[in-house]
Amino acid sequence: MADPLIIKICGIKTFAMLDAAIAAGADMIGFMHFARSPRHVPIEMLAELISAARGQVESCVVLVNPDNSSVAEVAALGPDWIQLHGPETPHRVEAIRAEAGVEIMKALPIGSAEDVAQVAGFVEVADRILLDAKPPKGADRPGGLGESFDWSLLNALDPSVPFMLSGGLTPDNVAEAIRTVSPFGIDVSSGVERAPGEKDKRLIEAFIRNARAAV
Ligand SMILES: O=C(O)c1ccccc1N[C@@H]1O[C@H](COP(=O)(O)O)[C@@H](O)[C@H]1O
Repeated sequence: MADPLIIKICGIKTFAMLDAAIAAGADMIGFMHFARSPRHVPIEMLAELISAARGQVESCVVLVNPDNSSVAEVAALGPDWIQLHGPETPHRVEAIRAEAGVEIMKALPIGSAEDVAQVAGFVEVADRILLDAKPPKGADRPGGLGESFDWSLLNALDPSVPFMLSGGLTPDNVAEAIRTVSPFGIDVSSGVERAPGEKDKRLIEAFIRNARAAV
């Protein structure tokens, strides 16, 4: 039997939405720790949310090009994963993985064939690869913009490389994305919100229902 699809709901900020995502069947919850994000969670609340998630669902803290002290501060809270969503090089990902002592998911922006070619350099240094849309020039953050990318670019990806998919996924397009791209996991933020940073329980439920029905 094929492994079950991993579903990550990202950008959770409250206990109510954490509970809603767990009840709806999420496998991973993402917490943003990046001040420019409308989903930013300060460190004290991050500690509480990670504790609340423990034993129920995997937790993942999203950082953007963090320095060593930020990595250490977040790793000390005991998340299952740290997601690196900035311009970290393979060497830096490797160093953060060694420093943090938690599993590392590396997000890579995809907007061209050259971007797809970069993926191979991260396979050995990260525990998981997440392929996301490349943000437009001038964007104030590197993700969480609700933008999808041309999934056909992934036809050039080495088929032995397992990856999760994100970028503009919604309850309406998630089934098509899964059938087209065959990721082992999916990740959503904007597509389950009623406004930037405001998660919607019904959209989370619809997203997970539609994703599970597609495999
Ligand atoms: O959500 C954000 O604000 C964010 C900020 C900086 C880096 C990553 C961010 N979000 C991540 O982007 C992808 C896709 O999000 P969306 O579904 O297209 O809104 C996802 O991994 C989020 O965790």
